[in-house]
Amino acid sequence: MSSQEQPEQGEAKPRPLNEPALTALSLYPQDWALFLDIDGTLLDLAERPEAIVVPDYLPGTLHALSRQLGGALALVTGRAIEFVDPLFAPFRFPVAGLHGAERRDAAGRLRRAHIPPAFQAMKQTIAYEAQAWPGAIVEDKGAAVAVHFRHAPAYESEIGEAMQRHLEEAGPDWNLQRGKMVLEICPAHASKGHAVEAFLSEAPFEGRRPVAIGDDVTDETMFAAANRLGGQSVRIGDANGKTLARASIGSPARLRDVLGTLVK
Ligand SMILES: O=P(O)(O)OC[C@H]1O[C@H](O[C@H]2O[C@H](CO)[C@@H](O)[C@H](O)[C@H]2O)[C@H](O)[C@@H](O)[C@@H]1O
Ligand SMILES: [Mg+2]
Repeated sequence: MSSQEQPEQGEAKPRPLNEPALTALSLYPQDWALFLDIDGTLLDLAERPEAIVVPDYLPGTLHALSRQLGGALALVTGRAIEFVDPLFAPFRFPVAGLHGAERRDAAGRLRRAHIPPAFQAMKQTIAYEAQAWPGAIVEDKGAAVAVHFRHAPAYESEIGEAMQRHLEEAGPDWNLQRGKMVLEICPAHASKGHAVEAFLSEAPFEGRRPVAIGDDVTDETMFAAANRLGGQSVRIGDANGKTLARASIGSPARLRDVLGTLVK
């Protein structure tokens, strides 16, 4: 996120969403596009990356909403695309993965991120180093690697120092991304905001106003894009005012309820 996009210290908290504000998605579906983060937004956070639970009804709700929006619904996530598809089977939505570093558009065209040999080697080194951080989980996402410290909080600074060192060795093509109890190295060229803009340059998203919904720092660039493009930005949970989102919803469960009410 550029310094221009950073929320000001002490900026007013996003107002609790007047949920009818999202009813535009239902009333004027031809005018809007919906961009949804996954972890902590559509789905409740879980203790481990693979322990997330997708409620049975959710893929069907998203499919119905997508049809209502003429297909202008995309998932924008830090997960790898191949992890996302089985979650929402039998449906396959347009999706940006690895915080925007890879993307599958509405026509099914896939743009992958390159994985240089040196990055493969770095992932192996991180997996080896993680043996010294009991409880830490290394998540290999292809062109990104995450170290989760939810169960190893005492090692947060040690993990941070190691990841910073690897980042410096990897060079300017890579970025250190902080999330909820996680640090990850991912391609620097991409952001969720760029992914939203890329979708909006193509059918069926083109010409629509974006609604971006997320819960974490990585979602701030898509909030900035949505705000700039005349849309709506919604943060899930409490960000203590440190967000560009203009509205908030209390929890993923509440968001799922709201999405259900939008289906005609
Ligand atoms: O952009 P998102 O769709 O929100 O993905 C962000 C990261 O989500 C996952 O990690 C987070 O969720 C886990 C499961 O609930 C949780 O255990 C972990 O503490 C969270 O950081 C995922 O594992 C990462 O790869 C994503 O980047
Ligand atoms: Mg999230």
